[in-house]
Amino acid sequence: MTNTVITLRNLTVAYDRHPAVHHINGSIERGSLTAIAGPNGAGKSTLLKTMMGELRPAEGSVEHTLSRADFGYLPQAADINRRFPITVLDTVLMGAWRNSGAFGRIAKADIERAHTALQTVGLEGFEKRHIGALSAGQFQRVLFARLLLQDAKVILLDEPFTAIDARTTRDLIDIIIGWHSDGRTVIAVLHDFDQVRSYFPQTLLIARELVSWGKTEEALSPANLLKARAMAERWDEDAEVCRPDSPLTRPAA
Ligand SMILES: Nc1ncnc2c1ncn2[C@@H]1O[C@H](COP(=O)(O)OP(=O)(O)OP(=O)(O)O)[C@@H](O)[C@H]1O
Repeated sequence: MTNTVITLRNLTVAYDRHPAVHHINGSIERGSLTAIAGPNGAGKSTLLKTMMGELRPAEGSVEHTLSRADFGYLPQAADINRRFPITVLDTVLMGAWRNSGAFGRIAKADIERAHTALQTVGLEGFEKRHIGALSAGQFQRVLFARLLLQDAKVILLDEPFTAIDARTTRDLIDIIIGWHSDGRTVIAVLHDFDQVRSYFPQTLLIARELVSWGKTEEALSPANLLKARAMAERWDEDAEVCRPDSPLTRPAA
């Protein structure tokens, strides 16, 4: 059995022919806990979405050893429409689609699991509340409950603690640590280097190109952080790097 869940080979991802991530090589080991770190605009979210299969490479490839159903994904809060008229319980139950199918009957066992997941994230009693009537931290707890229900083998989190208070962050970090102890693979885009150093054994430091990838202490060495900052200062947002005949990044089908 291979020990790798995601392999990036010479991966380049572009928007309108402007590459946001260039020529990344490396792999995510099964059961690892990895932070993706780097300056604003470094391509962290782009890389995560491409690992998830939401964006297609302009060049190179992303290889998965598991099926898409084994992946759970938490998008950035800003990418989620909370005006959609749905309750907390139904949002969590969306994590059970693998059991029920998109339009199938929800099993009683899944409803019980959804209640347990809500208890785990500290939201017992919020089941009937509309998601638009939650605080940012409460909503993030709901999304973690959905991931708990989904029971995915690989979990990708895009800035899970942005605009979240210290207590909620601590509770959600405990859930991430629990996933790691269960042998799941977790990859999270993070801004806070203290959190990365405290809880994430592996780090991928990116500044459009790969700066470092490995044990967190080495990946976030002062020299690597300086290099990332220097690379960020040299970015030209309008650089035309891809040839007009190169394949463009487009949403995955
Ligand atoms: N949908 C899009 N269309 C065009 N350009 C995009 C799109 N999404 C991101 N970009 C550009 O790609 C580059 C990388 O963006 P990305 O969001 O991946 O960076 P990031 O490291 O996650 O940034 P941040 O830390 O600010 O969230 C940026 O220059 C951004 O403007």
